[in-house]
Amino acid sequence: MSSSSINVYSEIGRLKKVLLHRPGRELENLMPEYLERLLFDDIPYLKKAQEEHDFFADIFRSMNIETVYLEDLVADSLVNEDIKNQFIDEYIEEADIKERRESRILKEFFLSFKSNREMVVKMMEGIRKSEINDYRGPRLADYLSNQYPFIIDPMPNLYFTRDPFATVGKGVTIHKMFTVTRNRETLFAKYIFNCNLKYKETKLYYDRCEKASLEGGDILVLNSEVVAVGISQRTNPNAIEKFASLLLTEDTTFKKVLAVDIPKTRAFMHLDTVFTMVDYDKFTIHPNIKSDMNVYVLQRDIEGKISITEEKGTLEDILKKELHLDNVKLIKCGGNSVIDAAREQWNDGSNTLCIAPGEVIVYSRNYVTNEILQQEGIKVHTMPSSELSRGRGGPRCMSMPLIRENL
Ligand SMILES: NC(=[NH2+])NCCC[C@H](N)C(=O)O
Repeated sequence: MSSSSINVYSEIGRLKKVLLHRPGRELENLMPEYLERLLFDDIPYLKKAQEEHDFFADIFRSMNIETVYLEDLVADSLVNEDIKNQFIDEYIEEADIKERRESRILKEFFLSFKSNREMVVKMMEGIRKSEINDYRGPRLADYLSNQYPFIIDPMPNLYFTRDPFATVGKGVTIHKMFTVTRNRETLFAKYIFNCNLKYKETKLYYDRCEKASLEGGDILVLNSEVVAVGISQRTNPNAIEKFASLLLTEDTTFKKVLAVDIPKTRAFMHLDTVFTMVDYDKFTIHPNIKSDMNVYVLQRDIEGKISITEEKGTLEDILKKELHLDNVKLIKCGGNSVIDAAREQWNDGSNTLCIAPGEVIVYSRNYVTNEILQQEGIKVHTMPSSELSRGRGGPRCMSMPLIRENL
């Protein structure tokens, strides 16, 4: 069954099935005091964010691309009472609930939901102190408990389904995330890929129990032999080596991992914030990145060990060589203006989602970049983005391809 559940051998092959998360009340649990820790720069207006997200989902549907939603996949993964119990226990523990009394109250609370789906949605939203009566116990510490308004923090970044796990070939990487807040999200992936009848046979090329962080925004499947991974603020070189050693085996078509060194700052967060593939030989790029990209090639040597070589040359030359292309076009986000580039980059102008060779979904607000894409012959579908963009992620970050047609 697994053979048809996941199939992703490129960034550009016609998309057939995609995983989304429609932002929910977790966004209404954002407060200015805690934005930085929760990786947001502002508080999106939920109603509008949902409308924008529905517009995004409608583009897929209008093109016969099947959409599945994270909460449904997770709910379907809780196939028996034991698994459901274990899932709730792990969720509570990872939400940093230490006291036995509190865990017990929370467990009862979660078990009281009518459906698994409603329970999972609540887990995503977080729990306010005002939502559970008698949560405060008789102990001195409970009287002194601080003003912090949540029992369990919200998970506002869930609508960026690109990051907590990633599909590569017929397998997946489940991630150890760079931040505590996002690490909680990967529990959902654990249950999908361990327990969901449709996905539980999927091969794993990385797991959440690893120490070194790896995030999906850094992983780009360039073709059926080459995967690029950003060495970024979020993804550690040791993680890339481990991933390469699990991926580059005779059981897969993959031969090389290109580790691409990008600046370690929030504006450059992931490789897909500065570089995406939009056609066989066309890529978007943040203009500031070109000169400082060091690329290292990981592959098996004749003895079967992973060897590492530094690639010399411009990014164009490296891509031509590694992808066997005669020409490579790098399309600059924001064109030649430093101001437009910086502004549109900040709003994920380079973060395009390719749904077929030469066809992308982009945020309408990045009109300078979008026009350039069109001039380069790319078919552009725009979506509204006033609210969604406040989470600092674009169409690629908001989607996880499950099935793409092979090229
Ligand atoms: N693949 C991406 N570029 N994802 C963007 C994620 C944005 C999210 N607020 C974070 O900081 O994690």
